[in-house]
Amino acid sequence: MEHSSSCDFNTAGSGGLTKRFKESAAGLGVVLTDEQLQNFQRYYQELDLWNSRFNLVASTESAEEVFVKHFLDSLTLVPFLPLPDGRLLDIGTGGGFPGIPLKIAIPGLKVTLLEASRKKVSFLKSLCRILKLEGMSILQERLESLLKEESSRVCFDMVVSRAALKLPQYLQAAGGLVSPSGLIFAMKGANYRTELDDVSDVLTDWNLVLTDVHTLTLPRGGDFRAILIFKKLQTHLTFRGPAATRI
Ligand SMILES: C[S@@+](CC[C@H](N)C(=O)[O-])C[C@H]1O[C@@H](n2cnc3c(N)ncnc32)[C@H](O)[C@@H]1O
Repeated sequence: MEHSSSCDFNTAGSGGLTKRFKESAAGLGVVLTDEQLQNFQRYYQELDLWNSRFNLVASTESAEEVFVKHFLDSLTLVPFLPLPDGRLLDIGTGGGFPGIPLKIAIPGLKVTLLEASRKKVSFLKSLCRILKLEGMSILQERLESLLKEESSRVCFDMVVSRAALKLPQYLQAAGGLVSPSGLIFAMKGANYRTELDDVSDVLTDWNLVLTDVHTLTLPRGGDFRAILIFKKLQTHLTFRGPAATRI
């Protein structure tokens, strides 16, 4: 991670990183207030401070790259989240992506961050205290053990994850954690069609359907992004004739 010397956060002129970030977010349909922008600046400063020890983002990334590849990329989900006060789970959040930018942008979300690494969880807890983010739950746990807990079953309205699991494994896990009618978001790159080839069994197992694919290119020469949205269908009780059959 390149350090803050290249990061002119407070520059009011057209070159200011904050201004460019605000404009790029608005281009995605995400309008950020000054307070939210300050939270992103503070988030960057904390990443910069902790990164050398905890490996939260690539050490070669400039401030601009962190704002585009991590903050903006996370915000690409905002227009598609249906419930501003819903329960959202981020699996394998690492340095908080995409869960923390989503929480900053939509403060009413009830966000659960799942992360196996104790070091990364201590960063996340410190960050949430500093940013005064409320309604956060940070679990230092492996996904495999969360899946064994009855209380975590079907209790999230939205499940998100970036760069933590392959698509079939992600859907297998998220299918058991998302509520009926809930949504699962996968953030994928240019090879998303190939990854979709391997998911038909898991879609059937969990009653999931792929409802939307949104593609975009991140600003300033950023990466291609495909946002895949899966919906868990409601299971209905169907009664057929006098000898009622439950399906
Ligand atoms: C490549 S990083 C991605 C982090 C973040 N989502 C991002 O996009 O920058 C993957 C993260 O998932 C975590 N992880 C991997 N497998 C996991 C599991 N089974 N349960 C919980 N966390 C896991 C790792 O500790 C790591 O922090």
